[in-house]
Amino acid sequence: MAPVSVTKICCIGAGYVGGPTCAVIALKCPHIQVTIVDLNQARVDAWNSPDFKLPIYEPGLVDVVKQARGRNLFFSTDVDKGIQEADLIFVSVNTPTKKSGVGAGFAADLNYVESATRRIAAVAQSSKIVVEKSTVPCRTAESMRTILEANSRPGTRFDILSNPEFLAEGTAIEDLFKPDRVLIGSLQTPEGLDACQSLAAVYANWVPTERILTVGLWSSELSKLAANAMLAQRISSINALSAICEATGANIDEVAHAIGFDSRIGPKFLRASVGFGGSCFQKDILNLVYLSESLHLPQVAAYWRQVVDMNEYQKRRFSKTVVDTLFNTITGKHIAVLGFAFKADTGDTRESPAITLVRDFLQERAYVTIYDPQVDEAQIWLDLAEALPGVPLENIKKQVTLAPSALDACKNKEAVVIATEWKEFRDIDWAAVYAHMNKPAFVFDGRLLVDADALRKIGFKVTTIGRGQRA
Ligand SMILES: NC(=O)c1ccc[n+]([C@@H]2O[C@H](COP(=O)([O-])OP(=O)(O)OC[C@H]3O[C@@H](n4cnc5c(N)ncnc54)[C@H](O)[C@@H]3O)[C@@H](O)[C@H]2O)c1
Ligand SMILES: O=c1ccn([C@@H]2O[C@H](COP(=O)(O)OP(=O)(O)O[C@H]3O[C@H](CO)[C@@H](O)[C@H](O)[C@H]3O)[C@@H](O)[C@H]2O)c(=O)[nH]1
Repeated sequence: MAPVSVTKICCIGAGYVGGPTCAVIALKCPHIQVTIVDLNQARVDAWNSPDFKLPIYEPGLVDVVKQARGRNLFFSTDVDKGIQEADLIFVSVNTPTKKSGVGAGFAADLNYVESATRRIAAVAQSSKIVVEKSTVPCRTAESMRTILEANSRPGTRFDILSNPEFLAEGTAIEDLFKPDRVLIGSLQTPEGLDACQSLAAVYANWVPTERILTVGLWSSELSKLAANAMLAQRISSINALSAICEATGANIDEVAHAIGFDSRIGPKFLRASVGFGGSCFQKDILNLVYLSESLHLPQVAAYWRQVVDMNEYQKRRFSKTVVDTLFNTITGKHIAVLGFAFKADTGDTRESPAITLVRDFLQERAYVTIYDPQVDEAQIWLDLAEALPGVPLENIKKQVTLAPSALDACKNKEAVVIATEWKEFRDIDWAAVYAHMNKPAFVFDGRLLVDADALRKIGFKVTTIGRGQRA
């Protein structure tokens, strides 16, 4: 068999990865028909909405969808038809951390991957290249292959590839247009290598060939977990140093700048923060921890686990700083929380540190007002209800209000906590905010966002992560 020329792609899963990734493939490859399918009717309807009110917010995404939708990009709930028509199928479904059973709290829940694979096996009538796009534990492709091969019809075959996605939310379109690398893992058999070439040819429509890396299946799967673990480790390292800065009077910005000048370290991903969030880092490290333990490598497991432990410590440390600074009690006090998304330029709140902070403030019986420019109100209530199990939502709503703007959120409050690095928070009229706040007015910058000296000149008492009082 020679590499097939791919003409029809189906993507199972119209989420943060499947949607943008396959929309960009459709844009860059007008000769390929791309159909993104999902079981979630509301999500598919939003992707198809006439006014382009897409289910996810991502800068540049609407433009991509506007150009390709209806031309060679389609969204549908007809999963079976999508599978049957395609010669290449991306499996881009969610792989959350297991909540119960063996490996609960650590292992990836592969139920969605398995269901999608079983559906392909049940309905495919011709040969398919099946591409693992979801982030999965090492050797998941083997399970997929076993399921597919056990169900293949005479004359049809399934080739499995691993093609993990490295886009970051908020810059997804930029990342997809100019990826650092595209990684494709395959079996090193003639058929596996042919399938690999078929997928590489799709990306070669816009990605320079030297950036398309081809490796073995298991290396590809592990590289995805490894990349996220190393990135998260950098943040936990800088956050650990931020605690030392606060205690000594060193300044974490200056430290990051100084160490980032070493070309072996580099300047990126060294921004101290209230802690990393997002759907991937914690989940993927815990997955690596679970894998290490399963392989009887307890020291390796403990090493990676510490990255997550440090992140939890950083969030707790920040909440405690707020309480300590507000004269050791926030009971009955009014706090504005600016930002609820896990990072700027996304409406995604999965594992957002803001959720932990608000939960901590509510448990201290403070009143909290939240403003975020992109997060849906319904999502905020869902997240808070989940963070405070057993507390009825109507009780949460007695302590929490949602504001239509940053200035509104800050009015008549004792403190402002910056939880997400939205640019608009840097640019708000801080003098106007000060005029409307109760005095003394406190600002807690969990994202190294605002000019602390300028705010102090206005009259604020400012606490910044990673800066001691003597900095
Ligand atoms: N979010 C990111 O930035 C990012 C980046 C790289 C990799 N990843 C990985 O990509 C995968 C997907 O993540 P996501 O953020 O897009 O998740 P998501 O929850 O946004 O989307 C997954 C979608 O799959 C659908 N789905 C689940 N099972 C299905 C089935 N059997 N048939 C049809 N549709 C089904 C769900 O309804 C959902 O809409 C995960 O493994 C994640 O770790 C995510
Ligand atoms: O210097 C930094 C950089 C990031 N963060 C925080 O780290 C989290 C994750 O940020 P980022 O990595 O930019 O966003 P994600 O969308 O989670 O992307 C990560 O996770 C994806 C899912 O696996 C991968 O594809 C990406 O390559 C990887 O960067 C966010 O809370 C950020 O605020 C910091 O605190 N300091």
